[in-house]
Amino acid sequence: MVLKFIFRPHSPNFNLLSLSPQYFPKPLSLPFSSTKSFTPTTVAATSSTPSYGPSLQKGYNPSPIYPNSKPPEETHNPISFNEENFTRVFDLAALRVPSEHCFALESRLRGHLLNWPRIRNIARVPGDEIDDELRELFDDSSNSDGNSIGDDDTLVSLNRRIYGKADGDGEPLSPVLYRDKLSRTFNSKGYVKFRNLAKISRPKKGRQKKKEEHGNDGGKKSGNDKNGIALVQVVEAEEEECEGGDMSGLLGYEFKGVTKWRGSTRLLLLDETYVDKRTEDLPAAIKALFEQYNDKNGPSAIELVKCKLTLFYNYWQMNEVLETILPEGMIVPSGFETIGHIAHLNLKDEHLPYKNIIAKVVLDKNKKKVQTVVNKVDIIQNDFRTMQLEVLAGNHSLVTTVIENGLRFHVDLATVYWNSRLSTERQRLLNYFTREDVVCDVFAGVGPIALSAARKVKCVYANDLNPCAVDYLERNCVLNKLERKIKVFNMDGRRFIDTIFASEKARPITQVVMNLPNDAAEFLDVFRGIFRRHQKDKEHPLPRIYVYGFSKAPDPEFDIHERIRIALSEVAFEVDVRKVRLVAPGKKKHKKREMKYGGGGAAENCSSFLPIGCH
Ligand SMILES: C[S@@+](CC[C@H](N)C(=O)[O-])C[C@H]1O[C@@H](n2cnc3c(N)ncnc32)[C@H](O)[C@@H]1O
Repeated sequence: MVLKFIFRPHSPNFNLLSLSPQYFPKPLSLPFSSTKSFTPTTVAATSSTPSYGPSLQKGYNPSPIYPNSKPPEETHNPISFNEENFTRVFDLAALRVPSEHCFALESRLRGHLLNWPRIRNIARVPGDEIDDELRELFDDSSNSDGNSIGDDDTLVSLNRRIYGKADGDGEPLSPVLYRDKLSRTFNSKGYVKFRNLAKISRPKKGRQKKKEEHGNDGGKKSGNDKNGIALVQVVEAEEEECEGGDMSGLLGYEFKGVTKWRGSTRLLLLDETYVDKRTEDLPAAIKALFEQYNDKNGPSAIELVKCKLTLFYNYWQMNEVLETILPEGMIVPSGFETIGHIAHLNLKDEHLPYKNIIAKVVLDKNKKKVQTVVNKVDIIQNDFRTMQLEVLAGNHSLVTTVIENGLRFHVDLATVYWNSRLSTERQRLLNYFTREDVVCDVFAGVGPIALSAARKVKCVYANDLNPCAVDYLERNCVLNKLERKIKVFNMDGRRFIDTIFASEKARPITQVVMNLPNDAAEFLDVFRGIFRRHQKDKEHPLPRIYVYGFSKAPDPEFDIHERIRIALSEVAFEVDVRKVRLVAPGKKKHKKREMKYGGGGAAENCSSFLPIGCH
């Protein structure tokens, strides 16, 4: 998994949770009136408010932010976190266009459209669709304006279909024939859409109530809604009381307010700067469109409408929400490391009062891949290199599955070491191995190096002192069907090296990996004896050793070199040090490779021998 933890200070701006209520009650003077259900409140905007595009500092919040006129005292308490505070409504202008032309018109007007991230320029609103079969009923060429609901004959015909009367004689059909006829008239999808046909006679009051109940979020299921991120509502359509022209009784509550029947339509959301413009003030490209469509398809084929775009909590990205929550000037944690389903934060002290809210936002905004959010409580300081983690949000399981370089690893972060940041390094290390190699992984953990090596080399001996790590290592071997190529050991690294090199049964080791950066260099002393024995018996080549180490020294290469020299004592060797990565300021992890050494430091030995690698 990718390591990403970026801190960036956010510019001073509006702070939702720490503002006192007097920042919110001022109603926004809307360019056009809104429905009763919206009691908009302004959102404090600052000089850093982006002039274009969606922002939590723009638009207005439709509901009072603190219903009790009291901001939460403990801002870090997740209970006080109210997603509704992040709802923003934006007034916009839109073109209502025939649905069949909407894509062509979208490309034609692209530069004049809203073009906001994650919001489609083409919006759907309730009642914008018409079933083909129904279209035929209303398709009345003799109708002069082409927009009204249709003539009497059309209504009679529709009435017959609804009430099960046969066309022509008007006799009621049998229930079977009636159903059959209905299903032919409205295909299954259409029937669902027009399910309210049966409720045509329901009194208006009930409908009104239901509509109110649905309220603002009732519309979430339609409009430009994608997983509840946004909703488009046409303002005029909602507000017009349409005497006699109300289609909601006929076609369902969604159709309430559709006064003019114009067939299937879509909204093209216009650039936010066009919100107050009248048709004649719009750019020439749009005016030309009106002229073109008015000529061809009658006066109302294209219409300028006012609408509201509501962006919900789900719309905003993690950093946008956090910028709003965290105090002015505080660095916003905008990245994290993921290990399987676990998001691993590394919060600074200043974030700790907000850790639960930060974790909730991380969880909410990464629902697909993150199920648990943890924070590192302390630096790693135990022998098994396990992290002390605090679960801040989501489920409390720290057992997860990581996929790295095509291999699956089961890991329990509470008991074993895992670091996704080393995946590239592990891959690079693999390049030094050939299919003839026999690899010895002294500090194998759950096996990321051992398993990837096992796919390439002849055989791997993998060891770890931590019994839990060894348990997972064995499981991972089976999980990846590599158990035949890996032999697992659970002992101290020094003893393991001694044992494996002394073993008659073990194959001659050609590569040794020592990934315990704090101490691995000091473990090298164990090779002194091995080398002495090798002097007598030169049957097999000495292995190359790859040692990882940290260094805070001004000259890390020299520092590492010295530590190896001290550990190996009289042994001559060649070291190739290379930087792996910066671990933390002042702490570099270095890789020394191709450290060649020979007994007694004699030059001739060197020529004949056998590389032991270090890195
Ligand atoms: C930095 S981790 C590396 C694990 C693995 N190579 C990886 O890349 O994920 C070091 C591992 O060495 C193990 N370890 C620590 N001291 C040890 C010792 N004396 N002998 C053997 N293993 C040890 C720890 O349990 C830990 O799993």
